[in-house]
Amino acid sequence: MSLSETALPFDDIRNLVKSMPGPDDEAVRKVKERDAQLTKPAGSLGQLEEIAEWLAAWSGNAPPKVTRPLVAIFATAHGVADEGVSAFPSAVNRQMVENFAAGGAAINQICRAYDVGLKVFDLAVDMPTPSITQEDALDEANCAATMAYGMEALAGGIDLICLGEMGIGNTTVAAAVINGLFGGKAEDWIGRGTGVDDEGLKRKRDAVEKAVARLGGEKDPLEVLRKVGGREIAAMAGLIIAARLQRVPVIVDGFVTTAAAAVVYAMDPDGLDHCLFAHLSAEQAHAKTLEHMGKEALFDFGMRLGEGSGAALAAGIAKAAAEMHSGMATFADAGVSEKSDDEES
Ligand SMILES: O=C(O)c1ccc[n+]([C@@H]2O[C@H](COP(=O)([O-])O)[C@@H](O)[C@H]2O)c1
Ligand SMILES: Cc1cc2nc[nH]c2cc1C
Repeated sequence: MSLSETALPFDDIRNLVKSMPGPDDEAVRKVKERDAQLTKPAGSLGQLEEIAEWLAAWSGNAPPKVTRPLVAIFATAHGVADEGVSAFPSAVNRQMVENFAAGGAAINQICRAYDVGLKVFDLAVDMPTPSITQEDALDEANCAATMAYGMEALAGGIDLICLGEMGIGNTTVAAAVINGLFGGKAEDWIGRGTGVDDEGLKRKRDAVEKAVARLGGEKDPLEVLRKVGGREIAAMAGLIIAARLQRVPVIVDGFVTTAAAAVVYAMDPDGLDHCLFAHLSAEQAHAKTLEHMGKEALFDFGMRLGEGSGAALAAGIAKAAAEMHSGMATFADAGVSEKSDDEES
């Protein structure tokens, strides 16, 4: 998937979004048919049955399989982080990239526990984008190129992709993107991120207000993304689009990854049908963002870590859902008695 040299980069991305396929209805039909024969009372696996159908719908595989799941962590730095909007300094970005490589982060342990792959993409982690309160984060060519770079995470036969990110200050950037796309007030979309105090929260509100004011009412999703977003959000938005085109189901993590999803949603309200929202982040604005898009998270563990941690937990659930659907015996195979006739309604 290369960007053509003649068209404007954003036009290429708009064309990709227009060509995104719908679900594979035949695969879903096959999954429902097989599910009805498995050795369990009908409906007894609840939402896990829906997850098996969702995997089939967006991969085209019936029975669905999850053999090469991957957590892609996009790490970058934000100029706005120097404006007192995070509880941590930007130096943590590089330090955490090293921690991921050494296997010492939370995400490493979840990926090991569930046998999920992990790749970290360094998006100029030592070169922050300009502060969104002062300047556009990216120009069009850079934003489109970063989106294209995000698409590369699917290389190598990945069959389930989990979004992850690392970027001090990015809950402020995510809030600005969502505020730019969905409107409302800055304070509707901010939260405590890594744990800012009340003063820090006020600085976040001011930063988001300034950034959104700079948009001057611009509503085009890609323009909002490049002006008040950041590299990880751009890369993840590109990845969501590429995954749909390449028939790879996507698991979204928390608030920051949801900001990338919101960009795609604003381009096409059906554009997130291949995405599962893993968990409800403790970041205050996540619930409101999901509600705005009509999405519901699978679980709420009070997590607010990022780095794809909630998405990786959900990948474990998705793997189990696929294994149950494909590996369980049917009533006929196992010689288990089916529901008695006199119980049928
Ligand atoms: O995505 C979330 O739900 C989330 C909520 C709170 C914090 N984070 C992570 O914490 C960092 C951003 O927090 P902050 O306070 O620096 O804006 C970044 O590295 C994210 O991965 C992520
Ligand atoms: C230590 C630390 C780990 C993280 N992982 C994702 N975001 C993070 C932010 C901090 C501060």
